[in-house]
Amino acid sequence: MTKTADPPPLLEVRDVHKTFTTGPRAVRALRGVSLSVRPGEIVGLVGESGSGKSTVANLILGLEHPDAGDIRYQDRALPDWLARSARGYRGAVQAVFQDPVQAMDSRKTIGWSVAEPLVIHRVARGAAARERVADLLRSVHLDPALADRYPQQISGGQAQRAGIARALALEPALLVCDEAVSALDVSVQAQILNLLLEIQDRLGTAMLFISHALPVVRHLADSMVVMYAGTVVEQGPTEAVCQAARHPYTRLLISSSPHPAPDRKPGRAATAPREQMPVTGCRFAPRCPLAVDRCRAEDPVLRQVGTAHTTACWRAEDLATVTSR
Ligand SMILES: Nc1ncnc2c1ncn2[C@@H]1O[C@H](COP(=O)(O)OP(=O)(O)OP(=O)(O)O)[C@@H](O)[C@H]1O
Repeated sequence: MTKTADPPPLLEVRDVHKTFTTGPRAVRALRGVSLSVRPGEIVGLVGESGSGKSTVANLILGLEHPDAGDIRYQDRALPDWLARSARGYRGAVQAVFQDPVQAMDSRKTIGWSVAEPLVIHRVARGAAARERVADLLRSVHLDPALADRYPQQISGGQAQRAGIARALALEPALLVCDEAVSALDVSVQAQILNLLLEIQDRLGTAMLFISHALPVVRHLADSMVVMYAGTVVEQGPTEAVCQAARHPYTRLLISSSPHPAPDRKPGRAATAPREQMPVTGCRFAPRCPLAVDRCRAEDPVLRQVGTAHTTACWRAEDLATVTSR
């Protein structure tokens, strides 16, 4: 409705496919995934283990390449960015990973790790870099004195803050956060989530926030994308999806989530055995209480069920009569 008023997407993932082949085994990790992130928007990507979330992240970060489909940043294709201005792209799109200690060099100080992108991108060095590191550490509410410590000498929460400071060093427009709070205690998770919200507010940084935990995504994201077995099954504004989910899988994630604290891992408990995955029809059908013959025969396509809210379920209208929370 207000399409013309919306800013163009910063990032677009369009109908992306990815199969991993290891020996005789082929895993279709992504089967036509599309999503977009607008400037300053936090998009949550949620789904259980193995649904393909990290593959989406790795494709966006240029660590893997799609078999088909496009990834576009500022309306320019990713291969073009990587061929002509890889540095510009890597500065603009930064990552925050699950294990910040592993993401940093254990032989180098926190200050060195936070400064590294500045030095590589020739933004600052020497005293200027040290000053910028102190500012960055302050901006994530860390004492600048921590710059002299090593990753293994600080707490998990402090390390993740340092990881975020490092990711912010080049003033990215987009942060790809892959399970960025999953390894942290619940109270620390909440602090990091609030820090990310503060960063969005203060710097206007957009984020693709990946998590298997729906409550975490709900706390943070403006809009959310629900993935199941390599496909997007539902997407839309976060509260519209959470309050009126139209896909039984989204309903399952909501009902198996603790409320409101993001401390359990419902996705992991709900993982489907691979051998049960059907080849045709809806991949969720074997687990779906509402599945009918059509679900087993025909792939559901994403269709609109509300303003900017889409779902890929043949039974979406029947679910509309049952409220979620
Ligand atoms: N490099 C790879 N080689 C082979 N298979 C892979 C590779 N990367 C991912 N896969 C497979 O692709 C599927 C999707 O994996 P992916 O890591 O993207 O899921 P995920 O939703 O991020 O799960 P998790 O939270 O457990 O990482 C899984 O079956 C996984 O085993």
